[in-house]
Amino acid sequence: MSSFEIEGGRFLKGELEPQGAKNEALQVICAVLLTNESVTISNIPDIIDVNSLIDLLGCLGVDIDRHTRHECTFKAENIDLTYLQSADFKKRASSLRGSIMIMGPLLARFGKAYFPKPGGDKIGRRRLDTHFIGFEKLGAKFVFNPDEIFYTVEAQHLKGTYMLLDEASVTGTANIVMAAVLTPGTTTIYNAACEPYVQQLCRMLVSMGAKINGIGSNLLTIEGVSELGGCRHTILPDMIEIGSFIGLAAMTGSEITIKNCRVDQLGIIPFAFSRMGIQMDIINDDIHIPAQDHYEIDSFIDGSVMTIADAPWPGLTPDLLSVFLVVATQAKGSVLIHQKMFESRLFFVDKLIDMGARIILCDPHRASVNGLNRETPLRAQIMSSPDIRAGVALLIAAMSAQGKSVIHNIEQIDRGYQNIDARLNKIGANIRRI
Ligand SMILES: CC(=O)N[C@H]1[C@@H](OP(=O)(O)OP(=O)(O)OC[C@H]2O[C@@H](n3ccc(=O)[nH]c3=O)[C@H](O)[C@@H]2O)O[C@H](CO)[C@@H](O)[C@@H]1O
Ligand SMILES: C=C(OP(=O)(O)O)C(=O)O
Repeated sequence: MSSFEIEGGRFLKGELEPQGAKNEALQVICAVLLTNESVTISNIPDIIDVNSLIDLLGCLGVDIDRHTRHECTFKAENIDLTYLQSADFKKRASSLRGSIMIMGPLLARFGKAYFPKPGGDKIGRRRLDTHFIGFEKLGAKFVFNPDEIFYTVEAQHLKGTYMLLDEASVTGTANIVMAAVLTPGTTTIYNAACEPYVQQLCRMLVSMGAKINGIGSNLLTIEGVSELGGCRHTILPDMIEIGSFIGLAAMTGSEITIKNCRVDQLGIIPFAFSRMGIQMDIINDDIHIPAQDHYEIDSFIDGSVMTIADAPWPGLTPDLLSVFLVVATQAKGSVLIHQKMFESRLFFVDKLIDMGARIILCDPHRASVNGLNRETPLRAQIMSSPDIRAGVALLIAAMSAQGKSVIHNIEQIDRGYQNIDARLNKIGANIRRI
């Protein structure tokens, strides 16, 4: 287990280039299984989860040519389906969540797919019903082995159909779309998730020859085709990393320019930060956050306390709420952070309370924050990262605090943030990996 030692209270100044989006990478890399032709993907983030998925595909027989850490050509010509029954597969696949999305492509192309309980953040119940109900609607037989927690889907023939998803699941939608593109007939998916990750996946599939209408909406119509070809695809900048950097700049009173953000793809994220009182200038495609002594949380028009809550896209992504929460601790004013989707993602506030933040955890989903308006800095602490986004929120808190903090279990942060210590040290941070 590695740790970060952070000397807080430093002013950062400079430019940060966001990495490619983790959650898009996991989708589009799984999609290479849909064709026996070459697929080249660029702007791949060099992070634990993505590297684990690439290694998993290699074990499955995909030919992988990693030209650089950020660009890779995949050729899924000789897939070894027997590997899916091996202990090694179970170990690798259960180390991350995104690998669940190999199921849709395998089902569509080979008529069968297997999967153990997926990994990922321990942030509350993370059900997979949407994925499997979708596969069943397409005609697959689903078997669950509760002793081993092992999922099987098999089908002689799939057939396009109408389905209304029970929830707009991001990875569920991606999995069903990937199965449907090679399924004969028309598949209509209503209540589909439409996060930029899903939109990007759909655009990539279209460039491989898939027929998909409604991209960007919650109603996708897919005409199955008999085969898909190769393509080149570039992953968008990671909107969660961009949001984390905005929060970091505000919390540490630093001046940071985040380069090449694809602002047109950030949805409501910049507006949500501006409601926290954070000043930002969008210059071409860069976001400049000037040094600001204070930021004051807006209230609603009727004067009532601001709520920042998550919702399926185009609502605010749940993956940024931990960052909003930490940013609120040094703002002027009050905010209710309402994490609707996950029930165990706010418990890390105990650590912020130990640091001197004024937070009341009302229940597992809601935290009320009274900002300190920088009158008292947070105190340095020794803590441990419970999940990827809480981890980065604690890193931001430690960078703003007086003194030396230590964060243990930083593998959680490395899961989704590429070389974060070196990149932040370059603009003035003092983070040591120990
Ligand atoms: C690898 C990957 O891409 N992971 C992301 C993906 O996870 P993942 O695809 O696993 O998450 P889902 O979209 O399936 O669901 C997330 C949670 O939200 C709940 N839910 C979902 C939709 C809805 O309309 N109502 C509702 O309550 C679900 O019950 C679940 O608890 O999407 C999540 C939601 O954006 C993100 O936090 C994860 O970072
Ligand atoms: C919850 C997240 O990731 P995962 O779904 O991979 O656990 C996240 O990226 O915030």
